[in-house]
Amino acid sequence: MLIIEDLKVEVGDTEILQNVNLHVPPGETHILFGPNGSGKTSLMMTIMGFSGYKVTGGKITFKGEDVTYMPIHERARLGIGVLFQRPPTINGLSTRRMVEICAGGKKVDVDALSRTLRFDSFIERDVNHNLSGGEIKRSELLQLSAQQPDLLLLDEPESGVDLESIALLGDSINSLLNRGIKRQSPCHTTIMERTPKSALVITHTGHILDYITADKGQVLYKGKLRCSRNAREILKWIREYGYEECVECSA
Ligand SMILES: Nc1ncnc2c1ncn2[C@@H]1O[C@H](COP(=O)(O)OP(=O)(O)OP(=O)(O)O)[C@@H](O)[C@H]1O
Repeated sequence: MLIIEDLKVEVGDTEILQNVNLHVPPGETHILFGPNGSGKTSLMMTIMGFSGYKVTGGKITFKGEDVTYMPIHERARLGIGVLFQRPPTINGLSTRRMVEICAGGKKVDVDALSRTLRFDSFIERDVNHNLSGGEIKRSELLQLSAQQPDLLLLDEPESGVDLESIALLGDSINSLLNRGIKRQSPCHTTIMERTPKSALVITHTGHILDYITADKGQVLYKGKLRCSRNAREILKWIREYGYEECVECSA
């Protein structure tokens, strides 16, 4: 699904990511850990194609296509979606309209979706205008639910969210990852076919791991991917010994 090879990225004149190699196969969810400033958000912004993140080496392949220099809207159309850590307010654009735009011409029941995410009382507000941290995350997930991307990039989905609402976000992420498609089999029985969706999730607290199934964890440290193993093991290690020890162990 997503293959990153020897990726080098600069922001301004500073090299933020160095020789990053990452493979997220179809249907897998990978967790990205790392201390503040290690480059996690920069990696996601680069995968999505935001300006200001200059690729100076390497390659990003998504669903077999080289997307390294592809514009954002084409990556979105190809099936990459992002939940931002700190999304901007967009004055003059209602969340309802934004959700419709995210659906890209597909028919969506915006009211039903927003009720599911307890966002119905905010749906006419401008995007992220006067919303709490938790409400912003629900707005982001609402947009992703309309977009239905094949690869979800989730930047700290649980940050600023109370424990009860994390369960709601977890349910929503799970339903995004496991959406089934109804197909007719040759003998006319309706069967559910799973589309292999993937995710890359940044978390500091690890709370989201109580709600989603992670296939692998990775540690990004000073712009380099260091460790790759079971996400819960990594989290336990970081909590007990800190990032430096974790990175040394993997060296
Ligand atoms: N637009 C920018 N201009 C200048 N420096 C930037 C820019 N974006 C990121 N950086 C720098 O790049 C480094 C990596 O930042 P990034 O936001 O990717 O880290 P992070 O691992 O996501 O951190 P956090 O866990 O605190 O969110 C930091 O030192 C940051 O100051």
